[in-house]
Amino acid sequence: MLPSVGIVKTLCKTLREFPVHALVVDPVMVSTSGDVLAGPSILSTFLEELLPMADIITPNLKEASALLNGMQLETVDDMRSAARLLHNMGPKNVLVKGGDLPDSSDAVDILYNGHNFYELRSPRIRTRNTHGTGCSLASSIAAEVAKGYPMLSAVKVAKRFVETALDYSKEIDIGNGPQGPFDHLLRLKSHSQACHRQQPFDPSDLFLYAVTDSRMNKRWGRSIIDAVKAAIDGGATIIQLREKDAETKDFMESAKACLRICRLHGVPLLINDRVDVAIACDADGVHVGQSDMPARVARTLLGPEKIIGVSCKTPEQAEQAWVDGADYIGCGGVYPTNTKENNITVGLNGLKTVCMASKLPVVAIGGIGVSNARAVMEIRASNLKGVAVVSALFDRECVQIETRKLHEVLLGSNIGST
Ligand SMILES: Cc1ncc(COP(=O)(O)OP(=O)(O)O)c(N)n1
Ligand SMILES: Cc1nc(C(=O)O)sc1CCOP(=O)(O)O
Ligand SMILES: [Mg+2]
Repeated sequence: MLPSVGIVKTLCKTLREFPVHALVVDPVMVSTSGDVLAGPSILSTFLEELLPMADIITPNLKEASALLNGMQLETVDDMRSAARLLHNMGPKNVLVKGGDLPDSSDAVDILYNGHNFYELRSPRIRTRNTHGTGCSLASSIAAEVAKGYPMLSAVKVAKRFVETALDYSKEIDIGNGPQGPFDHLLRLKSHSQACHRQQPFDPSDLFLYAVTDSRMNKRWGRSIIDAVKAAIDGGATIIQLREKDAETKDFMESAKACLRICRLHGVPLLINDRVDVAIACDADGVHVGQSDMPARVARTLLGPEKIIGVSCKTPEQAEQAWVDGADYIGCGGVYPTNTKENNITVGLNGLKTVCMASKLPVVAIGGIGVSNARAVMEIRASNLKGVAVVSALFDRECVQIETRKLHEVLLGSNIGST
């Protein structure tokens, strides 16, 4: 809250003299009632001097509009345009917060770093206890960056913290104003449900699901660690180590190394089939098929806070996965694939049938790549949250480029946004 030109100028002068590790700017320009708190002279000083120094700015829709001379922001595409325009003003990253996006069942934020757009979705939490969410998000981002995490990871962790705190606080009944407070200290309270599940499974993580394959990595002469790093750099939002032939000890070493990379970027790491390896490495979860350890057994071994995915080809399998306490299902093969032998192809109709029956978020898998991913998106099932791919990323010369191409195709779609 910078109430005068003098204060903005003093702040900028001091920041130039004493540079900081990172500068997070939450542009509090507009009150919740919509009153513009910063007059035109402060606004211009803010834009000219402070914004270019920021590592990230975190405007909500009203603030972004105020910074962009009253630009109308009513859709996710408007948010993307605003983020790009604000980025042109100098900040390294722009997070346009869509908590007030009209007609959206999700709370959608757009992060733009000058190269990629990241659409960060989370279920909207119906509560009046939202006072201070913006400041808390910005402070949490600053804390994560101070700990050395990259910006994308910092923003994802901060968003989940605020989301968890909002959910925990929604029953608090304090004060008579339009907004109530929320409880930042939930993690310190033993009775809080949020303590048991550090970070709730975020279905939007299924957006671009990279599944590794050691044979392909060998073919292209790359380590699994390099493969995972490249996939994340290209925009993969979740990683699964599917190493059918690996010796357990080697698998564990690879998993631990990949987990360090994934944790740095806030990307969940799941282990295919091997619940023992997942436990031993404290991975974020497992993916099991119909002939692997049943999800309900995996759940008892892994506990409530780990992610469990189940391969499902039929509505009955999807129902059972929900009963067993899984977090998501993988449905395929949507198209024929050479990666998984003797795999049944369910096609788009089979995928749609399973999505309609599933109470869980769904990720499509099997023969998917940039050429046909759009057709998958067009089934528009609201619980279809992404695509899982193997050869489209890893049986290629450059994993990062292929991942980025697929990421662009998916960003241009409505997958998970219906
Ligand atoms: C997301 C996702 N969906 C399906 C699979 C298939 O798992 P896999 O172990 O290769 O085969 P089944 O056990 O399901 O028969 C996956 N790995 N990831
Ligand atoms: C691992 C896997 N599971 C499938 C299923 O149908 O459950 S299809 C598949 C292989 C996917 O590899 P690609 O992206 O190279 O086609
Ligand atoms: Mg399996």
